[in-house]
Parts: sequence; structure tokens; C-alpha cells
Amino acid sequence: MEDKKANIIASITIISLLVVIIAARISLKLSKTFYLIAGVDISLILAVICFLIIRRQYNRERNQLVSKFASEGRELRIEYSFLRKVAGVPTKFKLEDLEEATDGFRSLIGKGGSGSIFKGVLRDGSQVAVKRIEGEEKGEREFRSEVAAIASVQHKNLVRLFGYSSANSPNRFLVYEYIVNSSLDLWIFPEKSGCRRRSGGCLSWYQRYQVAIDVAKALAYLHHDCRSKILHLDVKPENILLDENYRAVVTDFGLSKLVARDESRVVTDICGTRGYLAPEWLLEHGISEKSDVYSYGIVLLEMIGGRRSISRVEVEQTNTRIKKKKFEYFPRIVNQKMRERKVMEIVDQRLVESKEIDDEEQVMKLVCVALWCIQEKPKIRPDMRMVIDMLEGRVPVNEPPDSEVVVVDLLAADDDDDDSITGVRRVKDIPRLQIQRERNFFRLPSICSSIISPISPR
Ligand SMILES: Nc1ncnc2c1ncn2[C@@H]1O[C@H](COP(=O)(O)OP(=O)(O)OP(=O)(O)O)[C@@H](O)[C@H]1O
Repeated sequence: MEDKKANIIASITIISLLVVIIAARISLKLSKTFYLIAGVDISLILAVICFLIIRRQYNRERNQLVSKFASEGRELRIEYSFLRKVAGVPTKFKLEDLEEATDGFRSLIGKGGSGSIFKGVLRDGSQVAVKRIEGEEKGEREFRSEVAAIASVQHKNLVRLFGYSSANSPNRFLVYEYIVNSSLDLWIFPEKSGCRRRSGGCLSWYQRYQVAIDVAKALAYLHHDCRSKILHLDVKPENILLDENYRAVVTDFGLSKLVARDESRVVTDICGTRGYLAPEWLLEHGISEKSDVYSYGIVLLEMIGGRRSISRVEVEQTNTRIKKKKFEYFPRIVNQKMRERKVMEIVDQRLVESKEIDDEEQVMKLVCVALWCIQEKPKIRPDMRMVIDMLEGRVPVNEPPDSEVVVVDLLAADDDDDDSITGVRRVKDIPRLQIQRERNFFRLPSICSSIISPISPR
């Protein structure tokens, strides 16, 4: 368009200059003034012609470059979209897209310590769970660790992050694949009367065992197979989702930490969820991937028993018949029953009543693995690869020792509301200094054992 305009202007200029020469020839004859005007006009005509030639050359080169860049850009775009599909690189969403997908953030599916989760449908029809991280400073921290950890991982037992959005809003958003059967807590703990959160049902023994293996595989991948070690640091039933086949998908990387492969322990602020915290968190010894192993062990026990690891029960005092509330620490009961060879007594009664467990040895194996995982000393706990080998029967499982000391986080049992919609309470909101060891920790006497390995030598 611009080229055409320039050509027309140049032609008009040349014609006008020629007209001027002709007019000067007629009116001035062959006088000195005529030669002067003709000279100037001819120079101007030559200048315009030169300008047109140079401009044409320049345009040709520019067009060649533009088409070269365009084809390179197209190739790059194709490559990038291919990479995004293959490597799962998260997309940056606009806030409007998420508002449209969630119908204005209407269908709330869960609420946790860091924000709310809404169900949504993207324009291409895929179902998503949109997490709105609330609170600016805390939100930013959770958002960054979540994107950093999960953007780089690809595993069938880890939730997929489709994308994120952080623009024009005090809130940050993370967009995950939607996992249809919600979280494990709804499938292992019986519904409490008066509780706002509905139970999903009762997961069978076989499904629970599968979930145990799935979660172990997800954690083993994070701990051993990624470029940096990834510590999840918030393993609990609420963060284990179940897909349409009741297979486990681990989610919520808000507290996760990337750790260099050669770092064996890291010292960090206390965070995680009450009841699932490894003793080293509370004793300030520095944490490692073995802290996830501990939380995993607690989750195993909760799956076996269909109950939380720490609960408050009402007991009647023998003489006065007055009812009093007291803490019950499920791992201690499990430990005792295992030694008495009465493991079926600690299994979820719904499973026992339905008579679906025909392999008591498998129960014993899961109990032993769980007790190994919750050993006080991180070194004695198996790593997640070893846990998989034990659960899949590739290595025999030794009977676990009684812990030298079992440190129980009684903060986990401070409240009765542990089954509310918000799930169990996170400990990260409690200022560190308020955690008083003497009041909150409950130590069991040690019965030392000589066994120090979860597996027998072959
Ligand atoms: N991808 C998903 N698909 C389906 N439901 C989900 C998904 N992610 C989370 N939920 C539901 O939302 C609940 C809360 O999610 P989540 O635990 O990630 O929130 P949170 O704010 O990180 O909680 P917290 O930080 O206290 O652990 C889950 O227990 C689950 O029921």
C-alpha cells in the first residue's frame, strides 16, 4: 500500500517537473534562466528515480527477511506446542478464561489452608480443578513452590498442572487436571455425624493396597528420579486424589522443597499438617525425604484402620463412671497388636465385617511396612523404592523394632474438628516458639531391638 502511494507521488513529481521544463522552454526560449530551471528539474527527476530504485531494492530485501522470520517463527511455534504436549509445560491462562471455565468460581470442591479449589471446564472440553491461592505473601510462596516443583514432573501418580494465572489479581491460580473421585480421606474415614464433608464410600482392601503402592511410586519418583530431589512435605489423605479407577494421584505441592541431590538434610521452617509431621521437624534436626516416608507411614496406618492416627476418645472412669476424653495414639495400638499377632483387630471394622480380606499376611505386611516408615530415626526408615519392593513382594519384610522413642505430635489432637471441610489443620500457621515440647510431645518408653533393617538379607 505504502509502496503504491510512494510510486504515485514520485510519478506526479516527475510529470510536474517535465511540465515545468516544457513551460519554461515555451515562455523563456533558450535563455540562461531556462537552462538553469531545466538543470535543476532534471537533477530532481534523477534523484526521484534513484530514490525509487533504492526503495524497491530495500523493500525486496525486507520482504525476504520477513518471510524467512515468519517461517522460522511458525516452525518454532509448532515445536513449542509439540514440546508442551510432550513435556506438559504449563500454559499461562488469562483470568477471564478461568472465570469462564469455572462459571465465575461457583462450584467449590474443596478448601484447604492455602485457598479454595473450584471445578471448571476449559474451552476444549477438558475438566479442570482451579486452585485459587488466597493471601498475598503466603500465596506467592505457595504458588512459586507449587509451579517450580510440579511443572518439571511427569508421573501417572502425580497430578498434572495444566497451567497457572497470576495477572491482574491479588490471588494466584493453578489449573490442574480434574480427578473425579476426590480425596482419599473421603474413602477411608467413616462419615462423622454433623460433618459438612460427605463420605465417598468405603474403599476395599484391594483398592487400599493399590493406593499404597501408587503413592509409594509417586514419592519414589519425586525423591529418586527427578533432577533435584523433591520433598513433598504434606503427605496426607487429603492430598491423595482417586481417579475413576480408584488409583491414587498425589497432589498439593504448595509446601514442597527442591533439594540438591547431594544434600542429605535441610533445615527449614516447620510446615506440614498436624499428625503427619515426622519427629525431626519437631525436634529441629533438619528434614529429608525420610520425613515424607514418615508421613506416608502414618497414611498407611490410617488406611488400614480407617481412622486418624491420633484421636480423642471418651472413656468412663471405673469408680466414678464419669466420662473423660483421652488421646488415643493409633500407631501404639497397632504396634501392640502386631506383637500379639492380632492385626485383624486393628483393621477397619467395615472391611472385617464384609469378609473381603482373605490374606491376613498381606495385612501384616502393610502393618510392618507402615511401622518401619514411622521409626523415629530417619536412617532406619526405608526409602520409598524399598517400600515399593516390600509391597510388591520382591523383598521379604522384617518385623519392625519398637521405636527407641515415639514422639507424638499432640498438637494434632488439640481440637475435635479434624474432619471438617478444611481437613486436618496445618501446623505452618503456628509460630514456631509456641510449640512447647514438654506440653505437646508424648514420649513412649523404648524397647530396643537389634533389628535395624526393614528387609532380610537374601
Ligand atoms: N485436581 C483435583 N481434582 C479434584 N479434586 C481436587 C483436586 N485438587 C484438590 N481437590 C479437592 O480439594 C481439596 C483441597 O485441595 P488442596 O488440599 O490442594 O487445597 P490446599 O489449600 O492446598 O489444602 P492444604 O494446603 O490445607 O493441604 C482436596 O482435598 C480435594 O478434595
